[in-house]
Amino acid sequence: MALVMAGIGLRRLLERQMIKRKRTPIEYAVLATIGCFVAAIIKYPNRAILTNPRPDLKALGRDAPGYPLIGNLTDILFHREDPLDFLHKTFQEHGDVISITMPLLGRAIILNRPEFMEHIFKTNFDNYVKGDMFRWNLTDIFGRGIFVADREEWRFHRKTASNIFTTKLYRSLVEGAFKSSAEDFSTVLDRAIAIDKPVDLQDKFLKLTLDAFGKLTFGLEFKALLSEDGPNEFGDAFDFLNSAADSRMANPIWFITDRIIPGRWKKHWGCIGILDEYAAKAVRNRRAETPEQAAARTRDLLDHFINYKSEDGTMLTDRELRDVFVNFMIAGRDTTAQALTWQFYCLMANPRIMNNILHEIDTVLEGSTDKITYEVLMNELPYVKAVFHETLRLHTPVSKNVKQAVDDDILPDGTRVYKGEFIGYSNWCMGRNKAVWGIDAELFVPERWLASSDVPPGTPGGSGDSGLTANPATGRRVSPFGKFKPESQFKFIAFNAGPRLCLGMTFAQLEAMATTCILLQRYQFKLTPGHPEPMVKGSITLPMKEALMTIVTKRTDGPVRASPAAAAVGGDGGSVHLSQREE
Ligand code: HEM
Repeated sequence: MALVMAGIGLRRLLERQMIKRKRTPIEYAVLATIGCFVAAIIKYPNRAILTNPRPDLKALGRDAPGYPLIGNLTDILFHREDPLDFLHKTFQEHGDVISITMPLLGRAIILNRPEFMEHIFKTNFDNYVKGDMFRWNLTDIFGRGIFVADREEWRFHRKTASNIFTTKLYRSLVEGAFKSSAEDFSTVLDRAIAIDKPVDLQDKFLKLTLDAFGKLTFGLEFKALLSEDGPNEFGDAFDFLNSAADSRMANPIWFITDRIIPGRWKKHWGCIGILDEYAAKAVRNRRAETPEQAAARTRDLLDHFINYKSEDGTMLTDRELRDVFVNFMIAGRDTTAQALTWQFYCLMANPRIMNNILHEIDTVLEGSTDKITYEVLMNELPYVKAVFHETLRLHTPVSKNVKQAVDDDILPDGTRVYKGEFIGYSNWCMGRNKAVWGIDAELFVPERWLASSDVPPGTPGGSGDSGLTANPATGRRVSPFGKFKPESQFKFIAFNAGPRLCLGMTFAQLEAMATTCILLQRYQFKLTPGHPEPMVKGSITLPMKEALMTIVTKRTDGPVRASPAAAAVGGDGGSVHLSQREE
């Protein structure tokens, strides 16, 4: 209708003009272009070009749903420095289902409630895929690896990789690799203490997980941690590509802008070249191994993929192995390092919680690293586990995500989704949603992850006591903090949920908890005076924008500290908002 009216108007205008004089072809072309433009504005008055009207959906951020032809492009560009805060405020203002339109990308419906997550992650899992747009944005970095794969391709990656994540592996990781990387970390901290120098914990945790993950899964010795401030070309290339991947999601013409910005395209491909080289090295080393060398070490992720044979006997090519390498390095390195970084920040900013975690570690482990085993980490340190989960609730390393609808669908609240539309969600925003987590959703309260203690308060080992009771089954001292209380996957989506639940969830938890226990047994951590509240840097994961500068000293108070601070189980107990931390 709009097009017809604009056409009639344009024709009348041209007829009137033609009476005066004859127009040149260029003038006709200009007039036709203006006409089409006006018609398009009339047709798409408040949404991106080529999107369908959806009066049933709430708009993003203001009363008008968007601008003509560009929809919400300006909202996204304007908030590219603080997209998570912006989205969080928008949800608070407009409810838990909002919608945006973007030119060339189309419409995204962004959801913020567990029942929606259950629907897209499980109930109608097959209808929500990564999709072609996601792959088009990320294929030069991720190749055809698990993160961009759908359907059969995804099933293959998932099945092959699942084989390595066994309890046997976890036991050996805790006893060996995780403890030995914490020893390297201690060496670095001792050096800093000796010269009285603050440490950037973010940088060190990234190096720790790079070393551990590179060695454990691909047999690569990065030695990034011990080389201290030396060049870290792999880490730098990774960081650059993570940011590039993130900015593409909000920039529908990245393939033009990336080529125009001086030096960017070259740097992009230079970084991809570095990743390719490391992957090739890992594969080359492995192919050159003798059977005796192979037998002398534990089977790792690369072994599973390199030895894989399809039914017709085909094996993976070097290019396919490269994609496995890149996808798993991104999954395993940055996420756990960032979880540890945010966790140490939260502990340093909340002395009451720091005191409680030290109390539990000292009580259960009695100052010994030998007592850190798979079983103890999984079952006997509920407060350490609660601190890790609470960190992920508020500072989830995978903070936002998108899926595409294969077919029309109806969400649990009756909202319609049409084929090709995108579904967005933010783990970061849902972790702060008061309707989901209660009025203290924005506070750091590990106690929300604890069930009441079995031990009545006041008895030895109960909360409020120094915890000297032994568990009759194990002979070990019990934590005074009761039991860890897990949440539903669809409420706590830091690790995704349903069939695509993070494969490294237990791996990450054990690595983070073992590292935390060993470091807190030995050192005291304090933010440097006047340290600002950390900001988030744009990336597909959640790095801090600036370094986490920390003063580290050796612990002098020894194991088994004073009683836990008030409200060990349940309640706020004096937790501070992250922006009002105790100095
Ligand atoms: C705190 C640390 C971690 C967090 C918060 C985390 C979170 C996530 C999330 C949200 C996803 C879904 C991503 C998507 O579909 O786009 C995911 C997938 C995945 N993660 Fe993790 N992850 C962590 C650590 C790890 C580690 C250490 C490994 C490997 C050892 C790992 C391996 C994977 C893999 C292979 C997938 C793809 C699963 C699939 O698509 O079937 N993750 N992770």
